[in-house]
Amino acid sequence: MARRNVLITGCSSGIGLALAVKMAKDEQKRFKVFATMRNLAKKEPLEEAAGHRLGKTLEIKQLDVCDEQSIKTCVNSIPDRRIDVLGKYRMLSNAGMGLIGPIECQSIEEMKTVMDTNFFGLVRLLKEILPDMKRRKSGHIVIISSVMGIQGILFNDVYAASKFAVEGFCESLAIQALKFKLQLSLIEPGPVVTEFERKVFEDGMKMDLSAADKETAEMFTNIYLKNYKQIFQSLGQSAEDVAEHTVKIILAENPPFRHQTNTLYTPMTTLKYADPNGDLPIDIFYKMVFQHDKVFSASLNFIKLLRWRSRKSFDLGKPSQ
Ligand SMILES: NC(=O)C1=CN([C@@H]2O[C@H](COP(=O)(O)OP(=O)(O)OC[C@H]3O[C@@H](n4cnc5c(N)ncnc54)[C@H](OP(=O)(O)O)[C@@H]3O)[C@@H](O)[C@H]2O)C=CC1
Ligand SMILES: CC1=C(/C=C/C(C)=C/C=C/C(C)=C/C=O)C(C)(C)CCC1
Repeated sequence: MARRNVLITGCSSGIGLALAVKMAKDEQKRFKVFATMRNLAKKEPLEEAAGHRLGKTLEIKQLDVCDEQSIKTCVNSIPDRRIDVLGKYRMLSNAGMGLIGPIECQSIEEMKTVMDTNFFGLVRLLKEILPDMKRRKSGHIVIISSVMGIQGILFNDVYAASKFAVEGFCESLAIQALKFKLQLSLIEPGPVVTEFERKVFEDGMKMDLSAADKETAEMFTNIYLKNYKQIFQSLGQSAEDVAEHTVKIILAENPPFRHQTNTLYTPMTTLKYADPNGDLPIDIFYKMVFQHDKVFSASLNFIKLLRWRSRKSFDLGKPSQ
């Protein structure tokens, strides 16, 4: 089988790094990974994780999704833009950033950066790559979206909007893409323990809340930030876990348009489809946060304990090395 070229964005850490390494280490050597990042000064962790695959099944390249020229230069540097006849061109749009807090305390500039990275970053990539894929009538575009592309969460207004934009854009494009035999897949993780989680939390802690009223500022600090770590500890997945799900989708003969990676989170997203009026998920989130916060917190602790115990029994069951 011809080696399948994969271009991945945002590989300096987290899901992008885990994906690049997993695909480069594929035992059947099915992938040639072009792992990209905006700042090559951050390439060391990826180089280390890739080990001897570096320069063989994995190449590192510069690509900033907010810079059209850098996308063009990167794609042009791939031999023949990899438009070979046997392989299938694959692109993984992963680069992204978060933003939390009351909108009164965020500048329009900050919000635009989130939209520019998470939404227009994908649009720029596709403007460059889609014509090649259409000409070849072959390609699979995999996008790391989020459960927040389906349902908004308290104090994630702009981030959720950026992922909703991604989902709406892809839903529209998927219809046209089908005519060219191209596939699109949205990967929708729940919370994942990566740099994203750390950066978002740190920015939230440092946020100047003086532009918000007292009640909003307290809600953000005493409810959102206070429970943030616990949510990620109880419900969070690892980047490697998300990478495993993503590779399955990449290799699927008939990849689905949407794939959620976290079964602990699906009851929440299912609420959206259960009520055409859209009130159900809002009511449930409201009750969970403002009325049943103790039950909610106890449930999270319980989930954490169950996951810890199942991991422990799995470790005990493993044959000794
Ligand atoms: N962590 C989570 O809970 C979840 C994350 N996601 C999504 O997963 C994706 C990956 O995030 P995750 O791995 O968690 O977080 P990380 O912060 O670990 O990784 C984000 C990556 O995106 C890169 N990036 C940011 N801006 C640009 C840009 N302009 N051009 C190129 N690369 C850029 C970062 O580079 P740099 O190091 O230079 O900043 C980094 O490599 C994102 O799209 C995020 O929205 C979805 C659901 C949950
Ligand atoms: C902290 C917190 C909540 C949930 C936060 C979640 C679930 C965050 C998920 C982040 C993701 C998925 C980011 C990437 O896309 C609730 C439930 C609103 C209650 C109040 C405190």
